[in-house]
Amino acid sequence: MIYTITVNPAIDYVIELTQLTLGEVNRTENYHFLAGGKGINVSQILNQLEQENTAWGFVGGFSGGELARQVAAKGITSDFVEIKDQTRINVKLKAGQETEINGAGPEISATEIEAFKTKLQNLQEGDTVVMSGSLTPSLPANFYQSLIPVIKERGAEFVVDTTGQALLDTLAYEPLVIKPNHHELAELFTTTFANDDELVVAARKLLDRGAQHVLISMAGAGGYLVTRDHVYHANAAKGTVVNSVGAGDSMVAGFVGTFARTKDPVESFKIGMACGGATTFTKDIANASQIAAIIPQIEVVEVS
Ligand SMILES: Nc1ncnc2c1ncn2[C@@H]1O[C@H](COP(=O)(O)OP(=O)(O)OP(=O)(O)O)[C@@H](O)[C@H]1O
Ligand SMILES: O=P(O)(O)OC[C@@]1(O)O[C@H](CO)[C@@H](O)[C@@H]1O
Repeated sequence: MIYTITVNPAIDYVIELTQLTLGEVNRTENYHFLAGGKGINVSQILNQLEQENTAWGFVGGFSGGELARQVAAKGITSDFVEIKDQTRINVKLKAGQETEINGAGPEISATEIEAFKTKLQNLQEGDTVVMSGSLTPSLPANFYQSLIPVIKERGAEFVVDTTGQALLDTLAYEPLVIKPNHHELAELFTTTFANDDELVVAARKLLDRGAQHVLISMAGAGGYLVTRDHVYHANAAKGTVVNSVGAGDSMVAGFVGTFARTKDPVESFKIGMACGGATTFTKDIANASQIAAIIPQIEVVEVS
Protein backbone atom coordinates (compact mmCIF):
# COMPACT_ATOMS: atom_id res chain seq x y z
CA MET A 1 0.00 0.00 0.00
CA ILE A 2 1.13 3.54 -0.73
CA TYR A 3 0.11 6.29 1.68
CA THR A 4 0.31 9.93 0.68
CA ILE A 5 0.58 12.58 3.37
CA THR A 6 -0.69 16.07 2.62
CA VAL A 7 -0.66 17.95 5.91
CA ASN A 8 -1.63 21.17 4.14
CA PRO A 9 -4.01 20.21 1.31
CA ALA A 10 -5.95 22.87 -0.56
CA ILE A 11 -8.80 23.64 -2.81
CA ASP A 12 -7.03 24.98 -5.89
CA TYR A 13 -9.20 27.84 -7.15
CA VAL A 14 -8.12 28.03 -10.78
CA ILE A 15 -9.12 31.29 -12.45
CA GLU A 16 -8.69 31.89 -16.16
CA LEU A 17 -8.80 35.30 -17.79
CA THR A 18 -7.09 36.73 -20.84
CA GLN A 19 -5.46 39.57 -19.00
CA LEU A 20 -5.13 40.70 -15.42
CA THR A 21 -5.09 44.41 -14.66
CA LEU A 22 -3.92 45.12 -11.13
CA GLY A 23 -5.94 47.73 -9.28
CA GLU A 24 -9.02 47.19 -11.51
CA VAL A 25 -12.10 44.94 -11.35
CA ASN A 26 -11.25 41.84 -13.41
CA ARG A 27 -13.80 39.21 -14.41
CA THR A 28 -13.05 35.53 -14.81
CA GLU A 29 -13.70 33.75 -18.09
CA ASN A 30 -13.47 30.30 -16.58
CA TYR A 31 -12.88 28.89 -13.12
CA HIS A 32 -12.62 25.54 -11.35
CA PHE A 33 -12.37 24.37 -7.75
CA LEU A 34 -10.00 21.41 -7.71
CA ALA A 35 -8.88 19.18 -4.86
CA GLY A 36 -5.19 19.98 -4.51
CA GLY A 37 -2.11 19.83 -2.38
CA LYS A 38 0.93 17.91 -3.49
CA GLY A 39 0.14 14.58 -1.80
CA ILE A 40 -3.47 14.72 -3.00
CA ASN A 41 -2.13 15.15 -6.53
CA VAL A 42 0.16 12.16 -6.02
CA SER A 43 -2.86 10.12 -4.90
CA GLN A 44 -4.80 11.19 -8.00
CA ILE A 45 -2.10 9.90 -10.32
CA LEU A 46 -1.65 6.69 -8.31
CA ASN A 47 -5.37 6.15 -8.64
CA GLN A 48 -5.16 6.60 -12.41
CA LEU A 49 -2.32 4.06 -12.47
CA GLU A 50 -4.60 1.71 -10.52
CA GLN A 51 -2.13 1.70 -7.68
CA GLU A 52 -3.87 1.14 -4.36
CA ASN A 53 -3.26 4.11 -2.07
CA THR A 54 -4.67 6.02 0.87
CA ALA A 55 -4.54 9.80 1.26
CA TRP A 56 -3.69 10.98 4.77
CA GLY A 57 -3.77 14.57 5.97
CA PHE A 58 -5.83 17.20 7.75
CA VAL A 59 -9.07 18.66 6.41
CA GLY A 60 -11.51 21.14 7.95
CA GLY A 61 -14.29 23.62 7.30
CA PHE A 62 -16.37 23.93 4.11
CA SER A 63 -13.25 23.82 1.93
CA GLY A 64 -12.05 20.66 3.67
CA GLY A 65 -15.50 19.13 3.20
CA GLU A 66 -15.40 19.92 -0.52
CA LEU A 67 -11.88 18.54 -0.78
CA ALA A 68 -12.89 15.27 0.89
CA ARG A 69 -15.97 15.10 -1.34
CA GLN A 70 -13.91 15.51 -4.53
CA VAL A 71 -11.32 12.99 -3.37
CA ALA A 72 -14.07 10.43 -2.68
CA ALA A 73 -15.80 11.21 -6.00
CA LYS A 74 -12.56 10.38 -7.78
CA GLY A 75 -12.53 7.01 -6.05
CA ILE A 76 -9.48 7.78 -3.92
CA THR A 77 -9.40 6.16 -0.50
CA SER A 78 -8.69 8.67 2.24
CA ASP A 79 -8.35 8.66 5.99
CA PHE A 80 -8.14 12.34 6.92
CA VAL A 81 -8.02 13.83 10.40
CA GLU A 82 -10.81 16.39 10.69
CA ILE A 83 -9.66 19.67 12.17
CA LYS A 84 -11.55 22.64 13.59
CA ASP A 85 -9.86 25.20 11.35
CA GLN A 86 -10.39 25.59 7.64
CA THR A 87 -8.51 23.94 4.77
CA ARG A 88 -6.82 26.65 2.70
CA ILE A 89 -7.87 27.81 -0.77
CA ASN A 90 -4.95 28.39 -3.14
CA VAL A 91 -5.45 30.76 -6.01
CA LYS A 92 -4.04 29.69 -9.38
CA LEU A 93 -4.35 32.61 -11.73
CA LYS A 94 -3.97 31.86 -15.42
CA ALA A 95 -3.83 35.15 -17.28
CA GLY A 96 -1.23 34.63 -19.97
CA GLN A 97 1.31 33.60 -17.40
CA GLU A 98 0.50 31.57 -14.27
CA THR A 99 0.53 33.24 -10.87
CA GLU A 100 -0.08 31.25 -7.69
CA ILE A 101 -1.14 32.51 -4.27
CA ASN A 102 -0.90 29.69 -1.75
CA GLY A 103 -2.36 30.04 1.72
CA ALA A 104 -0.25 29.46 4.82
CA GLY A 105 -2.73 26.86 6.01
CA PRO A 106 -4.91 26.21 9.05
CA GLU A 107 -4.21 25.93 12.74
CA ILE A 108 -3.80 22.31 13.78
CA SER A 109 -4.11 21.51 17.47
CA ALA A 110 -1.86 19.18 19.45
CA THR A 111 -4.74 16.68 19.76
CA GLU A 112 -5.29 16.71 15.99
CA ILE A 113 -1.58 16.14 15.40
CA GLU A 114 -1.61 13.19 17.81
CA ALA A 115 -4.66 11.71 16.05
CA PHE A 116 -2.71 11.91 12.80
CA LYS A 117 0.42 10.27 14.22
CA THR A 118 -1.50 7.23 15.45
CA LYS A 119 -2.30 6.42 11.82
CA LEU A 120 1.35 5.55 11.23
CA GLN A 121 0.80 2.48 13.39
CA ASN A 122 -1.14 1.01 10.42
CA LEU A 123 2.02 0.85 8.32
CA GLN A 124 3.34 -2.54 7.32
CA GLU A 125 6.52 -3.89 5.79
CA GLY A 126 6.64 -3.05 2.07
CA ASP A 127 4.40 0.04 2.32
CA THR A 128 5.58 3.38 0.95
CA VAL A 129 4.77 6.78 2.43
CA VAL A 130 4.96 9.87 0.20
CA MET A 131 5.08 13.17 2.11
CA SER A 132 4.57 16.25 -0.02
CA GLY A 133 3.91 19.92 0.23
CA SER A 134 4.25 22.73 2.70
CA LEU A 135 3.69 22.44 6.44
CA THR A 136 1.05 24.53 8.19
CA PRO A 137 2.26 27.25 10.59
CA SER A 138 1.39 25.12 13.63
CA LEU A 139 3.60 22.20 12.59
CA PRO A 140 7.31 22.20 13.49
CA ALA A 141 9.78 22.56 10.60
CA ASN A 142 11.07 19.04 11.27
CA PHE A 143 7.57 17.47 11.14
CA TYR A 144 8.22 15.19 8.15
CA GLN A 145 11.62 14.23 9.50
CA SER A 146 10.04 13.34 12.85
CA LEU A 147 7.77 10.80 11.12
CA ILE A 148 10.57 9.00 9.27
CA PRO A 149 11.93 6.87 12.16
CA VAL A 150 8.42 5.52 12.83
CA ILE A 151 7.93 4.75 9.13
CA LYS A 152 11.30 2.98 8.93
CA GLU A 153 10.70 1.04 12.16
CA ARG A 154 7.60 -0.46 10.58
CA GLY A 155 9.57 -1.59 7.53
CA ALA A 156 8.09 0.95 5.13
CA GLU A 157 9.84 3.09 2.51
CA PHE A 158 9.40 6.86 2.35
CA VAL A 159 9.64 9.75 -0.07
CA VAL A 160 9.68 13.40 1.01
CA ASP A 161 9.08 15.82 -1.82
CA THR A 162 10.85 18.82 -0.39
CA THR A 163 13.87 21.01 -1.07
CA GLY A 164 16.86 22.64 0.60
CA GLN A 165 18.09 21.64 4.03
CA ALA A 166 14.82 19.79 4.76
CA LEU A 167 15.63 17.47 1.84
CA LEU A 168 19.27 17.03 2.88
CA ASP A 169 18.12 16.13 6.41
CA THR A 170 16.14 13.15 5.09
CA LEU A 171 19.00 11.55 3.13
CA ALA A 172 20.54 9.64 6.02
CA TYR A 173 17.26 7.72 6.31
CA GLU A 174 17.60 6.48 2.71
CA PRO A 175 14.55 7.84 0.89
CA LEU A 176 13.30 5.62 -1.93
CA VAL A 177 13.60 8.49 -4.37
CA ILE A 178 14.20 12.23 -4.36
CA LYS A 179 13.18 14.51 -7.21
CA PRO A 180 14.79 17.91 -7.20
CA ASN A 181 14.33 19.93 -10.37
CA HIS A 182 17.62 21.17 -11.82
CA HIS A 183 17.27 24.58 -10.14
CA GLU A 184 16.63 22.98 -6.74
CA LEU A 185 19.60 20.66 -7.26
CA ALA A 186 21.86 23.65 -7.99
CA GLU A 187 20.57 25.44 -4.88
CA LEU A 188 21.39 22.41 -2.71
CA PHE A 189 25.04 22.88 -3.64
CA THR A 190 24.86 26.69 -3.93
CA THR A 191 26.16 26.49 -7.46
CA THR A 192 25.10 26.72 -11.08
CA PHE A 193 25.67 23.88 -13.52
CA ALA A 194 27.69 24.52 -16.66
CA ASN A 195 26.54 21.24 -18.25
CA ASP A 196 24.58 18.05 -17.59
CA ASP A 197 27.70 16.17 -16.40
CA GLU A 198 27.85 18.52 -13.42
CA LEU A 199 24.18 17.80 -12.69
CA VAL A 200 24.93 14.10 -12.55
CA VAL A 201 27.95 14.62 -10.28
CA ALA A 202 25.71 16.52 -7.85
CA ALA A 203 23.05 13.78 -8.02
CA ARG A 204 25.70 11.17 -7.18
CA LYS A 205 26.60 13.12 -4.04
CA LEU A 206 22.95 12.78 -2.93
CA LEU A 207 23.12 9.03 -3.56
CA ASP A 208 26.31 8.90 -1.47
CA ARG A 209 24.43 10.62 1.35
CA GLY A 210 21.68 7.96 1.29
CA ALA A 211 19.09 8.54 -1.45
CA GLN A 212 18.24 5.26 -3.21
CA HIS A 213 17.33 6.91 -6.53
CA VAL A 214 17.69 10.49 -7.72
CA LEU A 215 15.38 11.94 -10.37
CA ILE A 216 16.31 15.30 -11.82
CA SER A 217 13.45 17.01 -13.61
CA MET A 218 14.12 19.77 -16.10
CA ALA A 219 10.59 20.65 -17.24
CA GLY A 220 10.47 20.60 -21.06
CA ALA A 221 14.18 19.74 -21.30
CA GLY A 222 13.79 16.13 -20.15
CA GLY A 223 15.17 14.49 -17.04
CA TYR A 224 17.71 12.17 -15.50
CA LEU A 225 17.52 9.09 -13.32
CA VAL A 226 20.72 8.52 -11.38
CA THR A 227 21.09 5.20 -9.56
CA ARG A 228 24.10 3.73 -7.76
CA ASP A 229 25.14 1.91 -10.96
CA HIS A 230 23.82 3.87 -13.91
CA VAL A 231 22.69 7.20 -15.29
CA TYR A 232 19.66 7.41 -17.60
CA HIS A 233 18.28 10.32 -19.60
CA ALA A 234 14.73 10.71 -20.86
CA ASN A 235 13.26 13.25 -23.21
CA ALA A 236 10.24 15.31 -22.17
CA ALA A 237 7.01 14.63 -24.01
CA LYS A 238 6.00 17.09 -26.70
CA GLY A 239 2.69 18.90 -26.45
CA THR A 240 1.01 22.20 -25.69
CA VAL A 241 1.70 23.30 -22.14
CA VAL A 242 -1.52 24.45 -20.49
CA ASN A 243 -0.76 23.86 -16.83
CA SER A 244 2.26 23.86 -14.56
CA VAL A 245 0.37 22.89 -11.38
CA GLY A 246 1.14 19.34 -10.29
CA ALA A 247 3.68 18.30 -12.94
CA GLY A 248 6.30 17.50 -10.32
CA ASP A 249 3.77 15.65 -8.14
CA SER A 250 2.68 13.61 -11.17
CA MET A 251 6.27 12.64 -11.91
CA VAL A 252 6.86 11.52 -8.32
CA ALA A 253 3.60 9.55 -8.37
CA GLY A 254 4.44 7.90 -11.68
CA PHE A 255 7.80 6.78 -10.33
CA VAL A 256 6.58 5.60 -6.92
CA GLY A 257 3.46 3.89 -8.26
CA THR A 258 5.34 2.03 -10.96
CA PHE A 259 8.20 1.11 -8.64
CA ALA A 260 5.75 -0.39 -6.13
CA ARG A 261 4.49 -2.70 -8.86
CA THR A 262 7.69 -3.47 -10.79
CA LYS A 263 10.72 -2.61 -8.60
CA ASP A 264 12.18 -1.41 -11.91
CA PRO A 265 13.64 2.11 -11.58
CA VAL A 266 14.02 2.63 -15.34
CA GLU A 267 10.39 1.76 -16.13
CA SER A 268 9.34 3.87 -13.14
CA PHE A 269 11.35 6.82 -14.49
CA LYS A 270 9.70 6.45 -17.90
CA ILE A 271 6.19 6.40 -16.45
CA GLY A 272 7.08 9.30 -14.14
CA MET A 273 8.16 11.40 -17.13
CA ALA A 274 4.96 10.48 -18.96
CA CYS A 275 2.77 11.41 -15.97
CA GLY A 276 4.56 14.77 -15.58
CA GLY A 277 4.09 15.53 -19.27
CA ALA A 278 0.46 14.42 -19.31
CA THR A 279 -0.41 16.75 -16.42
CA THR A 280 1.42 19.62 -18.09
CA PHE A 281 -0.74 19.19 -21.19
CA THR A 282 -4.06 19.10 -19.35
CA LYS A 283 -6.00 21.54 -17.16
CA ASP A 284 -6.20 19.22 -14.15
CA ILE A 285 -4.06 16.32 -12.96
CA ALA A 286 -3.80 13.89 -15.87
CA ASN A 287 -6.06 10.86 -16.21
CA ALA A 288 -5.17 7.31 -17.26
CA SER A 289 -5.86 7.75 -20.97
CA GLN A 290 -3.91 11.01 -21.14
CA ILE A 291 -0.96 9.28 -19.46
CA ALA A 292 -1.21 6.25 -21.74
CA ALA A 293 -1.16 8.51 -24.80
CA ILE A 294 2.15 10.07 -23.70
CA ILE A 295 4.05 6.92 -22.67
CA PRO A 296 5.15 5.94 -26.23
CA GLN A 297 6.79 9.35 -26.61
CA ILE A 298 9.20 8.83 -23.73
CA GLU A 299 12.52 7.27 -24.62
CA VAL A 300 14.92 6.38 -21.82
CA VAL A 301 18.58 6.10 -22.81
CA GLU A 302 21.38 4.73 -20.62
CA VAL A 303 24.03 7.45 -20.54
CA SER A 304 26.60 5.68 -18.36
N1 LIG B 1 7.11 21.88 -20.83
C1 LIG B 1 7.03 20.59 -20.57
N2 LIG B 1 6.94 19.68 -21.56
C2 LIG B 1 6.86 18.37 -21.32
N3 LIG B 1 6.88 17.84 -20.07
C3 LIG B 1 6.98 18.69 -19.03
C4 LIG B 1 7.07 20.11 -19.23
N4 LIG B 1 7.15 20.67 -18.00
C5 LIG B 1 7.12 19.67 -17.11
N5 LIG B 1 7.04 18.47 -17.72
C6 LIG B 1 6.99 17.15 -17.11
O1 LIG B 1 6.78 17.26 -15.72
C7 LIG B 1 7.95 16.83 -15.00
C8 LIG B 1 8.18 17.72 -13.79
O2 LIG B 1 8.32 19.07 -14.24
P1 LIG B 1 9.34 20.09 -13.57
O3 LIG B 1 10.72 19.76 -13.96
O4 LIG B 1 8.84 21.46 -13.93
O5 LIG B 1 9.20 19.73 -12.02
P2 LIG B 1 8.80 20.64 -10.80
O6 LIG B 1 9.59 21.92 -10.83
O7 LIG B 1 8.88 19.78 -9.61
O8 LIG B 1 7.28 20.90 -11.18
P3 LIG B 1 6.18 21.82 -10.53
O9 LIG B 1 5.96 22.92 -11.53
O10 LIG B 1 5.00 20.93 -10.41
O11 LIG B 1 6.73 22.29 -9.21
C9 LIG B 1 9.07 16.87 -16.02
O12 LIG B 1 10.11 15.97 -15.73
C10 LIG B 1 8.31 16.45 -17.28
O13 LIG B 1 8.05 15.05 -17.24
O1 LIG C 1 1.94 25.35 -0.75
P1 LIG C 1 2.51 24.01 -1.13
O2 LIG C 1 2.04 22.92 -0.22
O3 LIG C 1 3.99 24.02 -1.33
O4 LIG C 1 1.94 23.67 -2.58
C1 LIG C 1 0.56 23.52 -2.76
C2 LIG C 1 0.26 23.40 -4.23
O5 LIG C 1 0.66 24.57 -4.97
O6 LIG C 1 0.95 22.29 -4.76
C3 LIG C 1 0.16 21.61 -5.72
C4 LIG C 1 0.89 21.54 -7.03
O7 LIG C 1 2.14 20.93 -6.87
C5 LIG C 1 -1.17 22.35 -5.78
O8 LIG C 1 -2.22 21.45 -5.94
C6 LIG C 1 -1.22 23.11 -4.48
O9 LIG C 1 -2.02 24.27 -4.48
